[in-house]
Amino acid sequence: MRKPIIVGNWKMNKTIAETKAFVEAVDPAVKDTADWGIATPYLALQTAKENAKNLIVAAENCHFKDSGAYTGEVSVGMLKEIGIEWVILGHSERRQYFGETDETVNAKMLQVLNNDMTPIVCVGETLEEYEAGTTKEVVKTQTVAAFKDVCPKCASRVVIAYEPVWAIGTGKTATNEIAQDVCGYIRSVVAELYGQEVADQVRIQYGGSVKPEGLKALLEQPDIDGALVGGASLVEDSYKAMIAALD
Ligand SMILES: O=C[C@H](O)COP(=O)(O)O
Repeated sequence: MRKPIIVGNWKMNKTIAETKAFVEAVDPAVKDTADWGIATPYLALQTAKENAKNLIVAAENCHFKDSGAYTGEVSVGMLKEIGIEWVILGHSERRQYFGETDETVNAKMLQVLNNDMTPIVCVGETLEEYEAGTTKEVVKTQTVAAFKDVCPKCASRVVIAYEPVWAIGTGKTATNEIAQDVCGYIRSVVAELYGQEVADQVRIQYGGSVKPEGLKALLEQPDIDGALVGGASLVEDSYKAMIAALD
């Protein structure tokens, strides 16, 4: 039985003070119905971590090297120093605006896993790819590339987030049937790589305009184990409504 995992991806939102207020308001409401988390900008991570007793606190990115001349980057060692154990990797916004590639996502996967941290690795097709009917081809290529050289033991603790790019921040949600179809396919890709036992342990999230009212039905899909939530995770009442939805 896979425990659901719902993580709010805050993207470039909230100051340190806003983060503290959010965690103080939401953390006490967290229930054991799922693993609940937030991914915050780097600056707010320490504050979030210090104030969260129940929420997972994740970074939104990291670098794949231990240290060095990489201006503007943050290493996993720096994240671990403040107690961060989770990192989102390969979000479509990083791929689209910051030159993230399947190769750098894979290098970051290896770096995160080798440092006993847990990646939430994002895959998903663009609108053009969706309309061209190449969704499964795209997510397979991204998934296979992300898991290159990842050992089976490490693979089983990876969280995969399927986020169709056309559904992110657009209000257009993939239907539960589409989301299930693609998440089931991603699980079959993991099974091809590592066997069914590992595939059955990997948790797969859906992301893209998820709202509290749709969360329960989404999680009833057999291969959807959680959600990566943008906009709806930023407002305290909306985050609490997601928690209440799974009560
Ligand atoms: O990582 C989260 C996603 O990009 C979804 O964002 P959204 O819920 O605002 O569509």
